[in-house]
Amino acid sequence: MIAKEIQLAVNKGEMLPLMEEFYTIQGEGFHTGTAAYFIRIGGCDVGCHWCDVKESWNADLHPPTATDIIVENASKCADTVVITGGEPLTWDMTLLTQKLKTKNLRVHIETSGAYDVTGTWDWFCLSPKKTKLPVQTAYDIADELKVIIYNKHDFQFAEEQAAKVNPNAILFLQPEWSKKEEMTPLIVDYVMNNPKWRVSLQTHKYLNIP
Ligand SMILES: C[S@@+](CC[C@H](N)C(=O)[O-])C[C@H]1O[C@@H](n2cnc3c(N)ncnc32)[C@H](O)[C@@H]1O
Ligand SMILES: Nc1nc2[nH]cc(C(=O)O)c2c(=O)[nH]1
Ligand code: SF4
Ligand SMILES: [Mg+2]
Repeated sequence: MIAKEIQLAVNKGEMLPLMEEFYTIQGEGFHTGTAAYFIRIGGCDVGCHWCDVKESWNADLHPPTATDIIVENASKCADTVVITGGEPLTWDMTLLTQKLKTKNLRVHIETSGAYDVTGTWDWFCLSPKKTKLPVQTAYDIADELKVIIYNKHDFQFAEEQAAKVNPNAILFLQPEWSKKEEMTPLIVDYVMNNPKWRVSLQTHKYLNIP
């Protein structure tokens, strides 16, 4: 395909800049401990200074890949797929999620919610960022709210986000990895004092798995 055709296909979500795909255990949030096939789509301009996948940010570094191929790979090993990135909602997720559903896969997303919601989701994990706040739809459909705690001011941000999310969303506080020694004890105390929240840890990093 010539560059212009590829660009058109990416715009339509027929191709997506695929960074990596791997079968692992969901390490974070509500589905922690469950097997899932992760699809990491490149491209993000939210700019979190502590982001643990900065290599994902530049979409041009990740090969545009046909959604059919992504779906084919995913359907071989898992019954749940997690779409992450990068920021997956940078792109039109309609076709990818439709095709995954035709394979009877459960389709989850990890997103900052900063862009318009496309695609249909069995589980929507919203992790809001101060630099680009979520769109209203993301608050409305979130199944879980996962706020990253980098410093003690982030508890205030977490409460502001909890006030905006729909009342059925399950609320998680997750320590930023490089600050976990300092922040985890604060999160533990906070959750005991404010039991509407739960603790989420990046358990895959403790397990040394992807
Ligand atoms: C890398 S992001 C990709 C998906 C999407 N861009 C987002 O931020 O939700 C996946 C998850 O990892 C979290 N995360 C990223 N860097 C982290 C870090 N250093 N410590 C803890 N969680 C982190 C994000 O908040 C998000 O919940
Ligand atoms: N095991 C594992 N669980 C995860 N949950 C969310 C992740 C992500 O980067 O989106 C992630 C990840 O990268 N690995
Ligand atoms: S929104 Fe997600 S991928 Fe983008 S910089 Fe923040 S944590 Fe990283
Ligand atoms: Mg990760």
